[in-house]
Amino acid sequence: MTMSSAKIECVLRENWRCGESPVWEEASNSLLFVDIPAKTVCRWDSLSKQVQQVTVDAPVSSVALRQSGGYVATVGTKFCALNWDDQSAVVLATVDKDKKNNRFNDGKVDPAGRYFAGTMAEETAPAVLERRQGSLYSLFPDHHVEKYFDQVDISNGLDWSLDHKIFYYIDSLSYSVDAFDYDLQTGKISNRRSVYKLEKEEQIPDGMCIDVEGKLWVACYNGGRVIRLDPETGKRLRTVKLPVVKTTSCCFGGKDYSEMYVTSARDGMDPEGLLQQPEAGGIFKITGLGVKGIPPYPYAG
Ligand SMILES: O=C(O)[C@H](O)[C@@H](O)[C@H](O)[C@H](O)CO
Ligand SMILES: [Zn+2]
Repeated sequence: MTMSSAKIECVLRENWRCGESPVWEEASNSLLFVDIPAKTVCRWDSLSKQVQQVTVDAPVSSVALRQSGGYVATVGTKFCALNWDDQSAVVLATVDKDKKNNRFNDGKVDPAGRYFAGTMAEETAPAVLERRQGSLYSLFPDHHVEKYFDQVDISNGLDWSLDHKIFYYIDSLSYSVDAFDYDLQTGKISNRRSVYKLEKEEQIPDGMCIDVEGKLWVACYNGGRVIRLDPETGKRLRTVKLPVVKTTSCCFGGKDYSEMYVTSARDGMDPEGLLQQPEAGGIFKITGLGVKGIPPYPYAG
């Protein structure tokens, strides 16, 4: 079998501090993403190449589409509704009220419209933080929150299998991609197991997305790559290297979801690293992968 050759292009070089949570919005031909420490949600129009930004009052770690219009985002320890036109964020629910040093990290909406997101202790440096302070939650369409488990180090990438029967999840400092049985009706998860253990040079697993063949793409923080995994065999199928080491997350987008977008970070890099990697913190587009992705699910509440 021959692998199609991928082409990588830095489409946005505004050098975000920690780009994360890329989401394709088909209706506007745009890529949404966040810059966590800058407290900004960004929307890059792929046709005009213009970026719009909304700044919120706390670190914003993920953004998602909302069925009724606008967006939802995880801001600090709050699930918020984001109105792009008047730049307002309305709190829908708050978590971890007893953990003042916590914030949300990665989040994504499930196929039934629930917004899943996990928390972590705030870092003093990348991957340096008080351990086991995080939990995984979801915000249901009626705005109630369910908690799945605690003891999480860095709650990160998540997605669902194409048949909606498996939930894939990454706690970064476990260096593992895990799977749970998923009950789409109730939103319950069970039977946690590991489907892939990262190799040393792959570094820290961060954001993740699924493709139309049911294979997982994981961005490797400090690894400068995205890897494609077969969750059924536990084998890595492909490695695509990027010109920056702090690759944070990935999603499919563009025409028919045939392009992959990868976010990256510059926070935590020393001056020498920044000189060697001028595109650190940029947004990358990968074409020619030969496999497509699926549209993001919108929050149903
Ligand atoms: O974007 C995230 O998921 C975290 O908020 C980041 O800080 C890094 O990815 C983390 O440091 C890697 O372990
Ligand atoms: Zn992440």
